[in-house]
Amino acid sequence: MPLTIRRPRAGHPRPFRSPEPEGSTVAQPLLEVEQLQAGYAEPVVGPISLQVHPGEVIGLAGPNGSGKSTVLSVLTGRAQRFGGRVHTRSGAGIACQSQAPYQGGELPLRGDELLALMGADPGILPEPLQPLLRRRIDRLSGGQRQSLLVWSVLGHPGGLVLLDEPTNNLDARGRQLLIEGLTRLDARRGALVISHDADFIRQVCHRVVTLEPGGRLQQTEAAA
Ligand SMILES: Nc1ncnc2c1ncn2[C@@H]1O[C@H](COP(=O)(O)OP(=O)(O)OP(=O)(O)O)[C@@H](O)[C@H]1O
Repeated sequence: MPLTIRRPRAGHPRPFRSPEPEGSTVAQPLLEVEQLQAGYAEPVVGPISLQVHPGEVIGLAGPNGSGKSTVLSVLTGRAQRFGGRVHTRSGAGIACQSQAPYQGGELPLRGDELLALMGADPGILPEPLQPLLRRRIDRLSGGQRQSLLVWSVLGHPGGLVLLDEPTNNLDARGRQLLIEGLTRLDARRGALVISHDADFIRQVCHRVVTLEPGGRLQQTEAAA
């Protein structure tokens, strides 16, 4: 089946912020996925192609089971690449939030300890969430834990940010804080964001890549 790739529409509400100084060549992508086929014992997604440049937030949408998390899992080594090519910019570093969040484990950390382990500045956490820094992760509510984990990933120094359903369990305030955080993402960084929340995708993303059932790329378009 042919793939339809549409150019972004004009007038998108999220202006692209180029991190490159004037006169420089076009920025190398932080992530380049070309005709990727990926899965576990056998392929479950692809072939799909997408790019994330510095200054861009790219959405990855599609129905349950279409292979969105599998695309991210190739980058973290939890899924296999059966074909195509995945290239991350040398030295960029990857900050990844998976869909199954860290619950606290055997030796539960406090919020500030988690951020320290992630190399994240605690100041990244918006003021209303600062009290979470002094709380044990295993004693947080689902939404509080999700907020802390997502913000620890935003505070991680990696240039490529991968977020899998970051708004899960978040209330309206937590969701809005995250929208603001992603909108302010450092222009040298880029993000690939999986979400079923179409309004969130529309607000934070420059483009959205939509997988169809069965995992083929359906379309790439501006997120407005
Ligand atoms: N560890 C695994 N081993 C084998 N198959 C898997 C594994 N993880 C996922 N799958 C299968 O791969 C397919 C794609 O799953 P994936 O989690 O990537 O979809 P998704 O689009 O992220 O779905 P959702 O929206 O429900 O999170 C599904 O058929 C799923 O059953």
